[in-house]
Amino acid sequence: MAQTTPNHTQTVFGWAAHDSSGKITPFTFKRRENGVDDVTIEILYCGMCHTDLHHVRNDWGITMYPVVPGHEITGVITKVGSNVTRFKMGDRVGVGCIAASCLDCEFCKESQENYCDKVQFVYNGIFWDGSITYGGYSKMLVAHQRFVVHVPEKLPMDGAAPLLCAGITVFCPMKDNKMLESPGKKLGVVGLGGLGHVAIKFAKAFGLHVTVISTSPSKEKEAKDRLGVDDFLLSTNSEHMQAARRSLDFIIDTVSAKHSLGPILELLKVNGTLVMVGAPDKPVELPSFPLIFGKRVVKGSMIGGMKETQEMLELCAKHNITCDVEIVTPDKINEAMDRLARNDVRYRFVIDVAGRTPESR
Ligand SMILES: NC(=O)c1ccc[n+]([C@@H]2O[C@H](COP(=O)([O-])OP(=O)(O)OC[C@H]3O[C@@H](n4cnc5c(N)ncnc54)[C@H](O)[C@@H]3O)[C@@H](O)[C@H]2O)c1
Ligand SMILES: [Zn+2]
Ligand SMILES: [Zn+2]
Repeated sequence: MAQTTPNHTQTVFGWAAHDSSGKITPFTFKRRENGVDDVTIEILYCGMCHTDLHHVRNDWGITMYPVVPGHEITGVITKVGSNVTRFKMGDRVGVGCIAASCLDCEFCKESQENYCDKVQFVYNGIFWDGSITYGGYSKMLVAHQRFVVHVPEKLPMDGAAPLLCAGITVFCPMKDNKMLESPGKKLGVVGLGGLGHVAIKFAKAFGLHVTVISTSPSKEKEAKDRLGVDDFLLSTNSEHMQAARRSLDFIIDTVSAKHSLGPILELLKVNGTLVMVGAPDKPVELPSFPLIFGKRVVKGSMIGGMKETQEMLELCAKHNITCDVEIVTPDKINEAMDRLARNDVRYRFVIDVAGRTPESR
């Protein structure tokens, strides 16, 4: 059913899933008029996050169909509201996961909108006017200026798109836990997909030693040659895992499926920290012994605030950090989703929404 909210008068072309089969088909819907605090964005590229896959298949049981996924959006401003001062027509911008927050709580006041109790997401959320939000698998977006960032000139719009979710999701815990000011310290990255590969890029830019912990032996060579990973541990090889006990200072766990944290925690030094950013639909196993024997910490982190998102993009421009992307045309979204489900991605699919990439024309 398409949007029925009264001021939603703009017809937009996009792609939606309609049930838990997750099959995505062309979908025409309405967006709100551009309000005084809004900008309208012609979407150029949209990354395909594993969260999109969780949503289209209703893994978390929260999907409101039809769902237009997509929260790694880059595009160009085509309209600005009268209160908008930070943006002008033609600006290169990005939109991530957040569509709205209360703007008034302690978290919003510190630009930690991601932790606002009233946060609403760019898709499968409920906007201030009561409408269900539709994401970036679409030609055009109307966004409140607060939730839009500038994409620095140095960053390509396709390679920058996944930074809006994958990038900020790993950047924030790395910053919070002082990983970016600890050159020489050892970071483990569990799961080498969209989030994992950006974590490696930040880590290498800030001088960390990086170990990938993966179930896929086929990823080792590429991880070392292409991403400069220092060590690669096959989590299914218990001898290797045993030999690496107590060797890591930090771990970022990006795994999208249920798994046990026990063997992974053993890799941490005493006092080491594991940050969980992956969001499996079933609880992960968290045995107490590796926790208590090593005084280890397990914590979570969700995306990032708007100020930090802008800061992250500037840092990426400075350190030449962009995502390794495989561009897909909209008619190949289902194929890409299937490959994402099979962990067959190096390292992020990005939809060429506007048909700007020469080979997709
Ligand atoms: N915390 C946040 O704010 C946040 C933001 C974005 C995504 N996420 C979540 O993070 C997870 C990863 O997202 P992504 O886009 O990087 O996904 P992805 O599919 O690109 O990468 C996931 C990686 O996990 C690995 N993996 C899958 N099942 C595994 C298993 N059983 N054991 C070991 N490894 C396994 C895959 O090989 C893959 O490399 C998803 O659950 C997503 O919803 C969380
Ligand atoms: Zn995401
Ligand atoms: Zn708030």
